[in-house]
Amino acid sequence: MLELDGVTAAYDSTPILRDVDLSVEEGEIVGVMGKNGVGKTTLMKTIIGLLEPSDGTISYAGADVTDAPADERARAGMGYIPQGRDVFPKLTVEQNVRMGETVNADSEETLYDDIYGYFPVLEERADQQAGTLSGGQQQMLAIARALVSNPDLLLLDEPSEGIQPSIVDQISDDMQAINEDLGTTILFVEQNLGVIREMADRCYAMERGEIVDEVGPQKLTDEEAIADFLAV
Ligand SMILES: Nc1ncnc2c1ncn2[C@@H]1O[C@H](COP(=O)(O)OP(=O)(O)OP(=O)(O)O)[C@@H](O)[C@H]1O
Repeated sequence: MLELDGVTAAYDSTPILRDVDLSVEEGEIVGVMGKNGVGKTTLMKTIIGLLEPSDGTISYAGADVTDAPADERARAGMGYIPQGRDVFPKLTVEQNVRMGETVNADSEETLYDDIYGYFPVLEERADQQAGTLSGGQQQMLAIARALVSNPDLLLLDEPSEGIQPSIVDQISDDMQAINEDLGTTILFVEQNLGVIREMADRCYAMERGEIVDEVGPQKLTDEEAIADFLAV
């Protein structure tokens, strides 16, 4: 479904991603783990089209999207949940979710009624300003806003950041349920070992902008094998 081949990307002249090869099959949940500053967010931004690679190609659903703008990728079924959530704080929860419906205007199907099944707390707080929600609830709202347009691929940037552990577990479970029920493919970046283990079918390890290892399900349970890649 998604394939990066030799992707290199830079901010101005500072190279961040170096020759990244990565692939995600339809229906998978794939993680990318790495410590602070290794380039995880830059990878997400490059895949969604907010940063142009200086080299390499990105294919999505069989098409070369390397030069496609972000809005075109969104309409083609990529959903993005940025680090820090970026909900609209003065808008209500419902208005935030409705914003997501407009992203994939080509899709006739919206999941507005379904998302509250995953996140009932958002229905209870539909009329509340998003800025008054807890961090965990804002993360759920950001997921709901991306999910409502029924994306085929969800890109999720550090879902556990700044969220209390019990809610992190709940969000991991929700992402797995979404993957199973809706068939949504998920690529996420994380440095929280628990989330990686809980969610990922398999995982890439990133260091200094490079993919340095690929870790299958068995090795994911071997703490020593993956501790080097994480800030633990
Ligand atoms: N807009 C920018 N302009 C210049 N350099 C940037 C920009 N954004 C990030 N960087 C640099 O790129 C490198 C990778 O940052 P990135 O945010 O992708 O890492 P990360 O792995 O997501 O880290 P974190 O876990 O802290 O979010 C860092 O050295 C960072 O300082």
